[in-house]
Amino acid sequence: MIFTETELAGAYIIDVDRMADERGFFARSWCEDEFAAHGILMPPLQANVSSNPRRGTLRGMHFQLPPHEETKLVRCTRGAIYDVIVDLREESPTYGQWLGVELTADSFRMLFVPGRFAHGFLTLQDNTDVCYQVSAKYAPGHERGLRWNDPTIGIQWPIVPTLISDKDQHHPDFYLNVPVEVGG
Ligand SMILES: Cc1cn([C@H]2C[C@H](O)[C@@H](COP(=O)(O)OP(=O)(O)O[C@H]3O[C@@H](C)C(=O)[C@@H](O)[C@H]3O)O2)c(=O)[nH]c1=O
Repeated sequence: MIFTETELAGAYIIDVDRMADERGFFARSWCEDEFAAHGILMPPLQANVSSNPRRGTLRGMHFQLPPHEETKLVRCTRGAIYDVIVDLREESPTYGQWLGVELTADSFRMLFVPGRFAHGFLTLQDNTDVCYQVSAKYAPGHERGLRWNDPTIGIQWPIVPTLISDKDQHHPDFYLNVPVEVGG
């Protein structure tokens, strides 16, 4: 795998290293040792699939409070998304900053999301599927959200979102949401 660290430290764009032949190619999409070599030690505990019939569907921005914070390894397996993360680590020099990456099924590109980041995506095509593995169990009482259009964060979405859950429309303002408390 080819790891490219982003301007948000600990978040990586990961491309597969293709071993091609007449059949196509083989590549690893996750490897404990390669991730450990980049200081990523949290193994996946859950894998999720998200199917989105409509272009313009936005899911996010989600995170779980410590000690249930999750790392995520995100790939688009059909269609295309604009995948976005926000650094919620108060001690980080990039606290409150966001990053967006286009992930498409054709590119096989992935985004690694560290713990204590909010994550969300916007579908750029109809019939878009997203698969992601997660390092912590779903902990509903520790779920929190950051509003997709929070003016303090100022995420620039490439197209206008047209389908968002009621929950995701009503996340509190960033300054009310953080600092991230430590949950039990
Ligand atoms: C995330 C999750 C949801 N659910 C349930 C709760 C609810 O009934 C239904 C749909 O949940 P949501 O509306 O939260 O689904 P969704 O908006 O797709 O949530 C996901 O969004 C992306 C951006 C992420 O990063 C994920 O971690 C996750 O938060 O599925 C589980 O049972 N297990 C899970 O792990």
